[in-house]
Amino acid sequence: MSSVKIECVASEGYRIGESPVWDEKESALLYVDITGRKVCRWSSLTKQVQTVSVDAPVSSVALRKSGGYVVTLGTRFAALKWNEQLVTTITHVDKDKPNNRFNDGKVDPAGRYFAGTMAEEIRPAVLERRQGSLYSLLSDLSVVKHFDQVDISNGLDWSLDHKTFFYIDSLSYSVDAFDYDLQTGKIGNRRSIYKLEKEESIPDGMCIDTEGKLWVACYDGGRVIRLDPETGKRLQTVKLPVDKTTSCCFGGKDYSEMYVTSATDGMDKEWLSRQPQAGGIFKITGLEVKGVPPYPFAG
Ligand SMILES: O=C(O)[C@H](O)[C@@H](O)[C@H](O)[C@H](O)CO
Ligand SMILES: [Zn+2]
Repeated sequence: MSSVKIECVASEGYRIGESPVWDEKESALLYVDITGRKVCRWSSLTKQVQTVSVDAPVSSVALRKSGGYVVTLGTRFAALKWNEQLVTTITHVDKDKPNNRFNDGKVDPAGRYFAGTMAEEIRPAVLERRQGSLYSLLSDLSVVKHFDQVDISNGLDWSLDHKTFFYIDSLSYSVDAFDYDLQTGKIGNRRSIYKLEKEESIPDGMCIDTEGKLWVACYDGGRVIRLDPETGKRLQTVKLPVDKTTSCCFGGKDYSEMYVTSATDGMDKEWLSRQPQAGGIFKITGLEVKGVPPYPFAG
């Protein structure tokens, strides 16, 4: 008998909590508050949150092989030294699009940092369309552009055999797959593997489990869903006590716990009073499936 348990581990009421990443060395969960302009680290040992404030929307964070972290900040890839609270720019993208910012990002199994952009939102899910692109930052700190015409670049992960790249452009309401060449970091042959149902609302962040199934956080859907990318079927739904679930990752002991971020931007007083844990970070146990450790950026 599975007994799924959900616990709010940090109830700071983040504006847009996003990009959860397990930092095994620190036994901690890294994540960002995009519009709150913060990079946060929740220690599973002390249950305390440390925060580094930054000068622009920060949309994703990744581990780095050479130490410290890498973040996507505004339209920049930047290095973050945690103890020094020091942020240094690595490189810029979308220089011709002053209204753009990065959104979700994740490192591929070979250490390339993939992240996409979008126009700044007027309000949640309302923005100038087709302004975004998907990029990757390579270990030599050069940038590759994979495609453009993206609305809201979001969840991404790779299949267990590294031959497929999964990707979400939120306003397509679809989870897509591409063929992936790990040697070259090139993608191709895009197709949809799952279309969201109405009550699932908007697909946002995503991660893969050790059975090769995808977990997608549903923004305004208040849930994470587990998908079989082979059959295109939904296997499981786990509902959370907040509507604006934004992203998910596995972490904790043996990557057996799932962490889910959430947002408050776009909620009015009445909505917030009904969901006092909105903007919190949630830990789900009892899923009886494990996750894949995050890959560090190779540069
Ligand atoms: O969390 C993100 O990825 C975006 O930055 C958010 O703004 C939401 O996804 C978006 O509003 C939902 O469509
Ligand atoms: Zn997102």
